[in-house]
Amino acid sequence: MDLEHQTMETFLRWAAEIGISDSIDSSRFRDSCLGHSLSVSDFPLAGGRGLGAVRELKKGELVLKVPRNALLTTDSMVAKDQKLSDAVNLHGSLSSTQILSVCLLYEMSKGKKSFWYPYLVHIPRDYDLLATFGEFEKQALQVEDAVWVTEKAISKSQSEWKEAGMLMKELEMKPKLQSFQAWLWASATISSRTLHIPWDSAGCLCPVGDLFNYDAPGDDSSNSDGPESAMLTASPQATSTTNQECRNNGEEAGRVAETQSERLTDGGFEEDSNSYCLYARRKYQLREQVLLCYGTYTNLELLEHYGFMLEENSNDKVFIPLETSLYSLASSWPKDSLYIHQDGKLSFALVSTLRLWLIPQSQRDKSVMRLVYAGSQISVKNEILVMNWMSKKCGSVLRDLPTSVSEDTVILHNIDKLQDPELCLEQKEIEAFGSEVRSFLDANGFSGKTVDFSRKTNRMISKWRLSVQWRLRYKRTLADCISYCNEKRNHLLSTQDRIGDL
Ligand SMILES: C[S@@+](CC[C@H](N)C(=O)[O-])C[C@H]1O[C@@H](n2cnc3c(N)ncnc32)[C@H](O)[C@@H]1O
Repeated sequence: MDLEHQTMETFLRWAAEIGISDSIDSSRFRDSCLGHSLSVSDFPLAGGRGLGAVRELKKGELVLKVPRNALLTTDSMVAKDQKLSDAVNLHGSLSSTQILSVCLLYEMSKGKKSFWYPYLVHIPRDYDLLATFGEFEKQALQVEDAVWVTEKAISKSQSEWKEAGMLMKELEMKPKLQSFQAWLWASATISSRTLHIPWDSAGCLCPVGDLFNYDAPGDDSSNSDGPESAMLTASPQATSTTNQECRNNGEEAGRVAETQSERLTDGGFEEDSNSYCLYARRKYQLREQVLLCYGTYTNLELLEHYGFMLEENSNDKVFIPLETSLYSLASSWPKDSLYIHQDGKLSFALVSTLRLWLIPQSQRDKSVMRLVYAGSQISVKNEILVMNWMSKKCGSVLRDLPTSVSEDTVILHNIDKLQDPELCLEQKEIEAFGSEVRSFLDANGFSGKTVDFSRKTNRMISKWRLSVQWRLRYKRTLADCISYCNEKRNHLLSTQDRIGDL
């Protein structure tokens, strides 16, 4: 048995001892907290390490219960350590997330002496969140908005780290744990692994509960097995599944309503049992991966907060730069509602604004405005203009980006070859991959040298891959938008001709 496997067994035994269980009757299982409903498995194509069903699970079934004393929160860490408590109390100006990051690093510094040691050793050592991207990976995103979001994430991490510096110093933590690298690790752990709790906006780290991988909210009705309302009454205190959902304040009302119903299906902290309770959000077959909905995220948001993205993400939104006069005309809709869906269709607000923008001002009377706000076409002529304009716009955005869809597809393929340990490529072969690969080698000091595939290099390659994957998905959406608009325009032209023939 390898070391990883052994420590995982120790972790699951420790979890059972402190009352974590995937069974209603937790006293029955002493050797592991799992085995009745779930088991830890590897899902290489959907999040890596995760939790699989060990039997058929019904929608709404309780699959994991984690008592409050097992949760890693600022309160629970501070309660076990007077020095930490005294120091934290002197830094009320720090945000709750900054405090939780310091507490987590402080807890790490205790090593085996920490109550949560069996859990802490299983937290990943590396993350791919945008804040951890280097200059090369950031530029590889290509799209200005995405580069800007990455810059913002990096500078936010830096300033939060500097602000927390004094507290870490007072706690006399080892220099390594006070470093920016350690801070990035702690804040990425919190961003990607915490669950929402009602008493601390920073959330909690939930041993075993943080092994669930992500499923985007969607239509699960096909897998429905039992009334959803049963869930709503079973967990009345379940206000939110993950802490990250709280970031989505101010989103469209429909989206919030949708997310709320998802939250209630997944679970939350329940006062009655003083535990975090997680429920199957749909029916699962034996060995299927059991997933949790962390919230409604675009691919860029998933990258920013979790360090991964989904090829198929019905919540993805593609933003393109639009004319200033269009934005001012769209004042009744927020700027972030003007986007393209992943399948290439225009958002309601975008198509409505374009309809209005492309009609002469003198014709924008009450009846036209009524049609626009109802989401209806103003006229065939106007609709053809909208589709033509959008198709041309997407075409020009695509042309202005440094690489095309087909070039990115090749680059992605080459990165996969680079990452394949079986291939053992020679330097010359690697350089033949193309200019972006050569730039990557240059940027990382490998030009002319043998590439050493150390952990650090592999991490950089993974982040670079994510950037290419993200921009490729972005470009594919624009290409789909062009097809959608052209098709719609051609259809309208043909109906116009037919009307003309009559
Ligand atoms: C709460 S953890 C889930 C467990 C995690 N796989 C582990 O090994 O600890 C969240 C992280 O898992 C990964 N992840 C979750 N869902 C994923 C998915 N659908 N595709 C790819 N990665 C995913 C991401 O790295 C994310 O930051």
